[in-house]
Amino acid sequence: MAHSQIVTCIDELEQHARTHLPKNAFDYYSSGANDQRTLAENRAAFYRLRFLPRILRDVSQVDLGVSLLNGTQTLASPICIAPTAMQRMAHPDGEIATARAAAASESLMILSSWSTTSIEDVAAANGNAGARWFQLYVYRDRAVTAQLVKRAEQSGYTALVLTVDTPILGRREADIRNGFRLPPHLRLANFSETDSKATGVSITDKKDSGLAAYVAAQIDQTLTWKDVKWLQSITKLPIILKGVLSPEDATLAVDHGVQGILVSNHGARQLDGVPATIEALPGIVAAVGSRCDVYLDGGVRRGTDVLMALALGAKAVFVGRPVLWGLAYKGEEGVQIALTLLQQELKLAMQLAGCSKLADLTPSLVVSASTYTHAKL
Ligand SMILES: Cc1cc2nc3c(=O)[nH]c(=O)nc-3n(C[C@H](O)[C@H](O)[C@H](O)COP(=O)(O)O)c2cc1C
Ligand SMILES: CCCCC(=O)C(=O)O
Repeated sequence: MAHSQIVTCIDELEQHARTHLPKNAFDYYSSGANDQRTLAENRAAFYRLRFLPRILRDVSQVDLGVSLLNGTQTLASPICIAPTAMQRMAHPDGEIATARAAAASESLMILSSWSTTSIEDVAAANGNAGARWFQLYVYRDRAVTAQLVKRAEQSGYTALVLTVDTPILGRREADIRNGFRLPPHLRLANFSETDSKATGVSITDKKDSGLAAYVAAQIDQTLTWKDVKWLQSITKLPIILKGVLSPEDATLAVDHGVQGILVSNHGARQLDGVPATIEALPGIVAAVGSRCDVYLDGGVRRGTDVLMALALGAKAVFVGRPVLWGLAYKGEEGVQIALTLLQQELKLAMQLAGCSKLADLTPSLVVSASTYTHAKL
């Protein structure tokens, strides 16, 4: 795809990234775990659903506006940016470009703990108009963890997204083959050299996958529900648990007073064989009811995917790789292209489905394809 050409869908951005990014980076961004069964399922499960559109409803005006976390976070659209590590491998501007594009698109950005730009610099790029949450990995060293929380609070991040599906890194075989490590000109910008070397393993060390070794050394595998309480004791920010797939855990999350649940399988990069997130969503929505927000990420590549997730009860959806592909295409402008494409596709899908606002979306808009395959004619 030439730079002057019009980008018509997210998959085109991915194709561009595949042919333009260094293999080490593209493989890291695109991979799932093991046989990548869940990676395929995250897309395939959307394909197994069908819309039952309603007709003869006035769809001349469409409002994509949404408010999250009990009305404390209002957004122009429910399409938001999932945290992805090390964005400067995709474009020299990395997280700065993402933060600017998010603000320009009135979207919400979650910044990864593992950004290649600091918490403070991303906040400055996102600006007063921007909406930003901070994704937290809990380090064995709780002083390091508490410091991240404090810096996020001081820099105007309005929620903490605690990732709970990564006590250890999933098995990503391309990274093992490539001996993946962060290119030497980049660093995990939120940590000092001393922090990241504290246990003798750095992400740039020459191991099979530098990343897996670093996670094993640094991330706290003892994490339990009591640590959610610990986090609540050191911050007043709302907490969203990211990586929930079981309805039982969703209930526990609500019982522990979290304000949001992000139904996620980490872009199929952790435990291979877990369900697609769109399959896991209804059970979690049923367990949680209106007691806290439920969001979804994983395999969202089309406005129609967004519409399905919202109809099945997600308040907002997050995209990971589409933002990386946008970055790789044209930095800030590329991320805006990705977000705008999804927003326009969502608006169009809503009009064609007979919906003019998000409150019109109900589960009756979506049915399983098997309803038709097995129908007695
Ligand atoms: C390259 C890459 C890096 C990621 N880094 C993080 C991270 O640092 N923290 C985190 O909580 N999730 C991380 N994730 C998971 C995403 O937040 C999100 O769950 C996932 O990408 C959504 O699926 P999608 O890429 O199909 O949209 C990462 C995902 C990818 C692809
Ligand atoms: C602790 C893992 C950080 C990066 C990440 O989440 C991923 O590569 O999926």
